[in-house]
Parts: sequence; C-alpha cells; structure tokens
Amino acid sequence: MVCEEEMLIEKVCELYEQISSLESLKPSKNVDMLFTQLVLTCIPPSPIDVTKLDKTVQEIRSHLIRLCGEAEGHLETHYSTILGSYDNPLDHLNIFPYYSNYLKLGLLEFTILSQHCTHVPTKIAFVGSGPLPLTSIVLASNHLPSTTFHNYDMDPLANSNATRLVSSDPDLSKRMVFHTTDILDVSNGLKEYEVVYLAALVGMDKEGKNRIIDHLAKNMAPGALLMLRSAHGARAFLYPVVEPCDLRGFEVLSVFHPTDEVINSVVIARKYPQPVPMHSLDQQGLASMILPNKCSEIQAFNPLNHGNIIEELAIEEQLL
Ligand SMILES: C[S@+](CC[C@H](N)C(=O)[O-])C[C@H]1O[C@@H](n2cnc3c(N)ncnc32)[C@H](O)[C@@H]1O
Repeated sequence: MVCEEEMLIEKVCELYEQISSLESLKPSKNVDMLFTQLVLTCIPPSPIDVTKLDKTVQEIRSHLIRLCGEAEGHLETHYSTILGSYDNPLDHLNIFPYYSNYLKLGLLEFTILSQHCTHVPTKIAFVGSGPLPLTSIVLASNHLPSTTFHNYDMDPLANSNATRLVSSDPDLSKRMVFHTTDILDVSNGLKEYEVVYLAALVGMDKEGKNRIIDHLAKNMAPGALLMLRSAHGARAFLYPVVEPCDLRGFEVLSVFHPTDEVINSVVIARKYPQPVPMHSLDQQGLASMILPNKCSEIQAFNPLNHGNIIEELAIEEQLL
C-alpha cells in the first residue's frame, strides 16, 4: 500500500513538473494530454491522506490546484466562446468534453438537495459560475424548471461569455441572472437565497476557502442550505478539500464521495437557525466536528450508483 502511494505521488510530481513548465495552459494537444493523464492518475480510489504529505509535496499540491484552476478557466472560456458563436448555444453544449460529467454531477447534487429540501427553491445562488455555468444550466433546464439562478462571478469577461450562452433562450434568459462581484463583497444579498452553491475553485487553499465559508455563514439566511464541492483521496491533488470541521456556523447534513468520473465530492450543510455568538465559534468548530452524527443523517445509500460511498463522518460516529 505504501509503495502504491509512493508511486502515485511520484507520478503526480512528475506530471506537475511537466505542467508547471508549460508556457501556456490554454487548450492545446499537449496541455490536454498532460491534464488527462493527471486526472486519470488521481481518479482511482486511494487511501492517501493529503494532510499527511511532506512539506514539499504539500506545496506541489497547492500549486497544482492553482494550475488546474487556471487550465479549467481557459478551457471553459475556449468552449464558451465557440458556443457563443452559435444561434442557439444551448443546443450544442455537448461539444464541451466534460458536459456528461456536469450532467451526472447536476443530477447527483439535485438528488442530494431534494433529500434535505422540503420544497422547490425559488431562488438559488451559484458562486463562481465562470464563463460556462454548466451546473446552473443543467439544474435550471433538467431539474428545477421554475427556479431562478443568480450566478456570481468576479470576472466580468466570464459573465459576459456566460450571459451570451443563455441570451437567445426565452426561458433561461429570464431565470439566469448574472452578478459581477467578489462574493466577499455581497452581504445582505445572500440572505435572499434558500440554497447557495459554492464552486470547487472559489477559495483555492484552506485559508481562502475558510474565508469564503465564514462569510457565507455570517450572511446566508438562517436555515438556508449550502451545497459545496470537495475532493477525496488522490482527487485532492486536483481540487481543494473541505472538511466538516471547516463548516463553522453550519450543520453538516451529508458528505458524498463519488468513485466514478465525477471528480468532486458533494457536501451539503444547513446554516444554523440561530446566529452563533462570535466568542463560541472556536468551540463550535469543534462541535461541528463531533456533532454531525447527532444532528445529521449519514447517507447510507448510493443515489446514482456513483461507485462506493466512503463516509467521512463515520469516524466521528465512532467517537460518540
Ligand atoms: C472556472 S470555475 C467555474 C465553475 C464551473 N463552471 C461550475 O459550474 O462548477 C471558478 C470561477 O470562480 C470565480 N471566482 C473565484 N473566486 C471568486 C469570488 N471570491 N467571488 C466570485 N467569483 C469567484 C472565478 O472568476 C472563476 O470564473
């Protein structure tokens, strides 16, 4: 097992060396080939714990997540521009190579959301929607046909590309709203949403992610749901990890780790109904590590046959 882990780390570091020496991360044969290899290396289930890596590998991982984010941004801009040249961009979404992953992730997130939401939400916020807001488009078109989606992105170019994709659609042009702003500058506006989605790449390191989560905890409506994306095992070389204990101010309802080609883990949490006094936040951080077992349901099913579920909260269960 140790040997397997060493081989995995060696392979990831080797790919990192090649990726970090590329002149550009814009889509090209070489860029696509290296990222495909990286993804295929990280997808198989692995017991690796990224928090236990030595300092050099930790630094490589942090840098790799940024490089993946940059490449993902370029890829989305590239395809959004091509799609924007069609009269009806939404009819051609399947030209995006990972469209089927978004269909699966959208269905998975909708299924998980439905288990914790008693009614159809009227307004959902998606934070970090990007130039190709596929999650919002898939949810709005396939699963939540009467919900309005408020997409937030701090990059004006991302939003103008994204707006172009839905502008010719009579239904989605009304139900997809775009806001160009850093989510850290939105406070009262966040209270309007029954559900807030947070994209995996908003907050690329622990500190950045926690700043965003704390901001959401402070400003979302009491009782509102937060859907966020994390990563498990070797997939954590590609995306930031959110642990239940990072979700201060929220009750963690469930954590689901797909083992198929859907890379991200899905975490759903509910903002506590009562405001939590600031002085108790540290204790509460500890509480949310221990309490999920008490106050949340541990998903003991496999909603969409997404491979095996590995339940992080099981360890807390043993503690109680
Ligand atoms: C490229 S990804 C898009 C996610 C993907 N399309 C999806 O459906 O999950 C991340 C986006 O988040 C945006 N972003 C990062 N930090 C942000 C913040 N603090 N506030 C608003 N947008 C942010 C970036 O500008 C980028 O466009």
